Amino acid sequence: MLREKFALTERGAFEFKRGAFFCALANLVMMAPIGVLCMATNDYLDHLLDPSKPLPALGGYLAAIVVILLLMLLTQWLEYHFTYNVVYGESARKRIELAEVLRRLPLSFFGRRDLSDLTTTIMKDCADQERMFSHIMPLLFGTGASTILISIMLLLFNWKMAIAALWVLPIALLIIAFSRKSQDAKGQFLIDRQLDVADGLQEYLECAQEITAANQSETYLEQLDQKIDRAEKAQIVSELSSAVPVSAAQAFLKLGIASTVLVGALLLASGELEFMVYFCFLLVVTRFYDPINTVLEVVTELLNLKLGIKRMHSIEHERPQTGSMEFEPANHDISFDNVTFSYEGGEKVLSNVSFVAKEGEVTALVGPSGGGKSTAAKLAARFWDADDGVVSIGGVDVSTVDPEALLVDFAQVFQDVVLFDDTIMQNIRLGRPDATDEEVFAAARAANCDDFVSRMPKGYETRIGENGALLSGGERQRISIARAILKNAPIVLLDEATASLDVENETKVQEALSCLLERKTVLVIAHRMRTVMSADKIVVLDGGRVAEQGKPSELMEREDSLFKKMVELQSSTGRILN
Ligand SMILES: Nc1ncnc2c1ncn2[C@@H]1O[C@H](COP(=O)(O)OP(=O)(O)OP(=O)(O)O)[C@@H](O)[C@H]1O
Repeated sequence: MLREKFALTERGAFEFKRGAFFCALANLVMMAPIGVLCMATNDYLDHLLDPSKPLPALGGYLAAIVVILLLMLLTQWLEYHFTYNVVYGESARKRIELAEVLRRLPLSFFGRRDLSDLTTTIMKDCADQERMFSHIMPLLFGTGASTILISIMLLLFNWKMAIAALWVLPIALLIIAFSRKSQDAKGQFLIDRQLDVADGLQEYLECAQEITAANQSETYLEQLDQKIDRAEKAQIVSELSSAVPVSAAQAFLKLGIASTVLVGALLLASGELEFMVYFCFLLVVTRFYDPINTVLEVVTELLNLKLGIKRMHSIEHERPQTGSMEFEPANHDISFDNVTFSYEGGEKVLSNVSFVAKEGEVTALVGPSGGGKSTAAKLAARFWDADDGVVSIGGVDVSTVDPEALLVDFAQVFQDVVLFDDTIMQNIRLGRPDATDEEVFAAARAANCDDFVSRMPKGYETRIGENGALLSGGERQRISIARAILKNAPIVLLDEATASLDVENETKVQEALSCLLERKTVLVIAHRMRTVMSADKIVVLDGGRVAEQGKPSELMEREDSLFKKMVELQSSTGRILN
């Protein structure tokens, strides 16, 4: 329960309980000197009032004080160790746990949540949670437990004086409880404004070139300034909304000392209370409120933690894409059977799409922009699950297969090439991490990477910057093709694979691709009809429906063929070059 409520890892929850226990113990031991002091004073007063009574033995009290001091040191050390030292590491564990969850989520989730929001949860919320559970939560729980115990002891000792000291507690807690709703709302508002700033900054950094080229830097920075101002104001409002009730509650607690003094004096005057009991209560109230005051000071952070935990839960409670790790299809025919799909409950992007892409053949998906070609290719690799109908490979419904097991059989070259800020060698090797250097070189040669790599200062060991920023579009695409060649998977998805290449390079890469594609199931998405004329099968997707399918020659023979119209249109606009 604790684990779920505070989004802790299993180990984090265990260590937190241990930390809270030692914190309560340390608080209780802190009260022990007051007990010894009361007893010593009582014995001395007895001796002063009645000299016939013996002077109390100093040694015994000194020994008790020494033992208590040692106990205090020990419990303080244990509290420190089991909270500050041990709980650290929770953020690392939590980040790994969240990353594991993210790994299993469908891509639709990443479409819904923006990147800064996820980064903030994984970096900031996890760090805040760790800090709270190392510094504050054990203190809070420990103080709660020790306060309850001490309150019970006080009530048993003298209930009237106990009530005089304790009545302020529930009222202080009520003040905080009543202000919670408003604090929650202000805290959420602050987080939203901070996310706006993070989003704006990220967008500016990512699009700096485009913004400068459009001469929009000043306008953009002004907007960013406004976002920062709004976040600052939200911060002030949020802090005020928590500082006011916290200060009121703390001030209220001070009344407890006054009421103890007053009620004690009245009871003393009426002879209902012994002086020593009064004296002990006065000593207790000087210490009793200190931990509670400390807890009140950190109550705002507690509310922020609640918001952070809510965001972690929103990731953890997402439904992961699961499936069997065993994927042994009879062959690698990709079959779409009446598949209907929409992104996040939006409009239908694919409606009753049926076609088969056979193993050993090249199947080209063509059609007007927005027709659903990329979506269909991504459904085959289970980037998303179909709303209706079945996508299967070799007779196995892909929605029953674990995405990672499924993707072992896929090599992809998409329009948006993703490269890492690493060497060319490592970027290619991503296709098959256990490939030898020789295999990487061979794949690079086949994808026609050799010429540009040889011009690089460190050849294959050259780092290529974030997402290959130091390379041209064509070079980046060739690296991605080399990666696919190296992977040598039975199914190949090509989405405008040669779009960024000039004619000379395109011809060379087409040659490389043709050896990659031999005997594979190939699904090609292309806008340029020239690149798909040699395909075995054409599937024309228009408005999310299969408008027609067949061999290119068959479709070219039909009078009303959309494919034929597209070919003719591109010929007349000169886009078909040969
Ligand atoms: N991640 C997404 N979230 C929501 N809608 C999307 C997403 N990706 C694509 N779409 C929408 O789905 C429809 C089909 O897009 P898709 O990219 O599959 O078409 P396409 O035929 O490949 O287009 P193009 O030829 O222009 O690349 C479009 O209307 C597009 O706006």
